Amino acid sequence: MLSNSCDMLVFGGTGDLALRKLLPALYYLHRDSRLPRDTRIIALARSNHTPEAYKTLAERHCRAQVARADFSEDTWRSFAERLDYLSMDASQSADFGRLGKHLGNDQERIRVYYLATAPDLFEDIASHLKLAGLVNARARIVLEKPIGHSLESAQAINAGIGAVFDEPQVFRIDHYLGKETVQNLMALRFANALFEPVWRAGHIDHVQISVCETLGVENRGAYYDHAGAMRDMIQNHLLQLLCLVAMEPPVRFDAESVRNEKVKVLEALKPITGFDVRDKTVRGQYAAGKIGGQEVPAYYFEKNVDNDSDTETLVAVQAEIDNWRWTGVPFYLRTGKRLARKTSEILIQFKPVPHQLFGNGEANQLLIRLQPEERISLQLMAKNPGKGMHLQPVELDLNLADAFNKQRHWDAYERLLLDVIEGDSTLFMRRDEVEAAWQWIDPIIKGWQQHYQRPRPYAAGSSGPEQLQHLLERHGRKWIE
Ligand SMILES: NC(=O)C1=CN([C@@H]2O[C@H](COP(=O)(O)OP(=O)(O)OC[C@H]3O[C@@H](n4cnc5c(N)ncnc54)[C@H](OP(=O)(O)O)[C@@H]3O)[C@@H](O)[C@H]2O)C=CC1
Ligand SMILES: O=C1O[C@H](COP(=O)(O)O)[C@@H](O)[C@H](O)[C@H]1O
Repeated sequence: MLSNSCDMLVFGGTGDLALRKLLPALYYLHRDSRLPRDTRIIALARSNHTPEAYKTLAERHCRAQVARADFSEDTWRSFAERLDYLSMDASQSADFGRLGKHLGNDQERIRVYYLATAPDLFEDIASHLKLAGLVNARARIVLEKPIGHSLESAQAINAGIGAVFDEPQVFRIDHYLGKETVQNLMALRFANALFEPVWRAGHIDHVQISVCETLGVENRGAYYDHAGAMRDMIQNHLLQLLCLVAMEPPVRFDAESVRNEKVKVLEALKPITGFDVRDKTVRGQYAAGKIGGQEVPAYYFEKNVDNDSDTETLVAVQAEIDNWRWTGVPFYLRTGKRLARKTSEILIQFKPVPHQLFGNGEANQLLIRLQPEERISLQLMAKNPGKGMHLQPVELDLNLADAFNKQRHWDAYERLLLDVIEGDSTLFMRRDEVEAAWQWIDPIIKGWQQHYQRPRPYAAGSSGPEQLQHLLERHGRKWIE
């Protein structure tokens, strides 16, 4: 347990992210005695709740999110003592004076400002905090993704935040980096001598990174319809995964070394511009269909979504990295909502052996699964028992939950919130990373607009539009299913 005392201020404390993810993560950290002893958690939003009413709201959500066996009345009561709520409008400078009085004047406390609001409030909140004298060297600010909606808007936000906070005080969160298996990817690559010699263009045919969801847009239509899958998922989560697969070994496992290597990968991404978008990208939008046997509506009938929306709910991109290690190796990225199954996985497809001694080939795959279960499996060719040399793929399978005695894995937000309190930004995005990612994304979105590439419809519960398959099939490859 840390000795410092801490104020965790959650702007947007009544929102979906705060109630569904942040408070349950804080509940677990409290239960496991990982929070500094007199941590206060102060939720902030415009809604007019009393602190007691807010605690009731928070309890309902924590009960729903925390595993039944992990929720206890006693723990809840002690957690609720940390909780507080202040109604304020974060766009109004005057309200920050009130916030300052509410917090008191203890300059020794670590103040974490978690901005779980839309990004258009980020700059205002930072400058109002400064004006109210609420930023000192112990303050930290956490920014949720996506940061902006383009390179220009991200630069403006970063500049506004940078005018108030030094870069080491800024934590740009991407919750995928808090997932255990994602960190295990670094362990796999950099703690096992086996993989490094073959982790390169000479031995790898291609890489697939897939994040497929069964969920639709839920109650986030107002945000999502302006974002789409490219800004919501590819710009951040999938590019971060790509960086971890492709980066060079960092000199040390610390924030600057790891982030230096990731940014080099982003800067080496080959631009996809103009007509390239037709060959190298696929956009889709879910139509009505069935998920788990239940009828679900088309995207454009979802709440707060325009009936004529051409926002994509699915994207696939053939990315290429122009550097010594990766030239010529396609990285296929795909993500979509309302697909047949929820899976997040990374497939490394090695090249076939140079001479097929036994006739049938294939496999030679490393599969890193992040969801639904965390596992790493190596698909090898082995001989079928009996006469002859008939080969088939078999798995060397490591289920990480079993390997670590079914210990409860921390939720990504637990890990990342604790890192913020401890001031460790290794698993957070640096300013130049976010901007390099937008630099690559912007021309693709522009290409879609210029060439009027509307999203292809796909039935909810299916595996996406047929163009998704074509992206790989024309190169003699196929998506892992
Ligand atoms: N939900 C999720 O799963 C994820 C969300 N994110 C990001 O997190 C951020 C929040 O998302 P989400 O929780 O879904 O959004 P919501 O729309 O559910 O919540 C927005 C929150 O901001 C508050 N708010 C809005 N305007 C003001 C204001 N002027 N002053 C004070 N509070 C304000 C709202 O409360 P009130 O109206 O009462 O003021 C509400 O609490 C976004 O940037 C999103 O992209 C990132 C990853 C996942
Ligand atoms: O950031 C986001 O991530 C979720 C998917 O996260 P996961 O941990 O459940 O894989 C996605 O549903 C959401 O649209 C996006 O904003």
